[in-house]
Amino acid sequence: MAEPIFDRLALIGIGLIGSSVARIARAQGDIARFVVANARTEATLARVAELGIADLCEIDPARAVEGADCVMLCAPVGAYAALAAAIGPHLAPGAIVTDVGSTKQSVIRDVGPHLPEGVHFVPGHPMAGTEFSGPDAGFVELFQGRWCLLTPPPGTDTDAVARVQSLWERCGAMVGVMDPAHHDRVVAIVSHLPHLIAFTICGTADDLADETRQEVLQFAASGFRDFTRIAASDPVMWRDVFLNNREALLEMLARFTEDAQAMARAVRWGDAAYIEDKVLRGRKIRQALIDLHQA
Ligand SMILES: NC(=O)c1ccc[n+]([C@@H]2O[C@H](COP(=O)([O-])OP(=O)(O)OC[C@H]3O[C@@H](n4cnc5c(N)ncnc54)[C@H](O)[C@@H]3O)[C@@H](O)[C@H]2O)c1
Ligand SMILES: O=C(O)C(=O)C[C@]1(C(=O)O)C=C[C@@H](O)C=C1
Repeated sequence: MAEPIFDRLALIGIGLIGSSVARIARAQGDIARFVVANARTEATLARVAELGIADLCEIDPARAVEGADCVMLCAPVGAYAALAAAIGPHLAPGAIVTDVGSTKQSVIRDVGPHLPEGVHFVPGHPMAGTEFSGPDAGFVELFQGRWCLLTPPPGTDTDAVARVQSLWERCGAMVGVMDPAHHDRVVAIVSHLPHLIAFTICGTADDLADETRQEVLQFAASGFRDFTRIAASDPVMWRDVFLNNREALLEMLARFTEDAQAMARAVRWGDAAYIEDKVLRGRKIRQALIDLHQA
């Protein structure tokens, strides 16, 4: 077995993502010698203890990070500023602070100012997840073959970036380095807008309840069901994502709305070629994605 990358890894927040990292660290032994789990409630920590996926459960984030050479923030991004303020003074000199948040400019804005001199900051975002949350939702295969995007601020210590990269590679992920503003625009279109559309379409269907509720539930085949899977995601996580990637999300939504209006126009005026062309384009994109993941 390879030497563990870190001595002591503190996971601040231990839901789907944090508990997946904890499970992998436990199963493989090559990520950290000792794993500390922190969560907001005693109930979550009691469950983590029952699952046996951390060496120590600590309710106070400031105590959880003491002596850790790697601290990974795994809470909803709206909680980051307060968490960073709480842990900042307790971080060990030379420690690496990283995270898994779905937005990156807001994380750099909210966390960066609280980190003392000599602590390295390597923001990250694993592009993997499910609609489930909490410590029971994690699993060791979650990051296999998926991307993890790192957005280190200019001048970040290269050894710190390399160690975070190794952590994700040992979790089975492929690692890419990206500018945080670019990251936020990319995820706005491939992740945040699809979620916004899923929440909205389920809400619209629900608003039509009197006419259709029975039919929605009874006859929903995989088209609508696929939207409901995404729409079942955690409300706090997604509230925070939308509010912390506001500009990029609104930009992508505006572009989408324009394209949807063009489609509406084609439907209204019977522009069959336009409709067929757009459906064909969707099919090609789906095929390209399948080919990419099989390559
Ligand atoms: N779910 C996904 O698909 C996914 C994928 C990639 C990245 N992310 C990002 O990972 C992070 C965690 O997401 P998750 O899906 O693991 O969420 P989750 O709801 O499963 O777990 C969140 C954890 O954070 C803790 N927490 C919640 N509010 C807190 C607060 N105010 N202060 C301290 N701790 C708090 C909870 O106790 C829990 O342990 C989020 O920032 C999210 O944007 C999620
Ligand atoms: O697969 C899902 O259910 C997800 O929502 C995962 C997903 C995504 O949109 O792809 C969600 C948010 C993340 O920040 C990264 C991944």
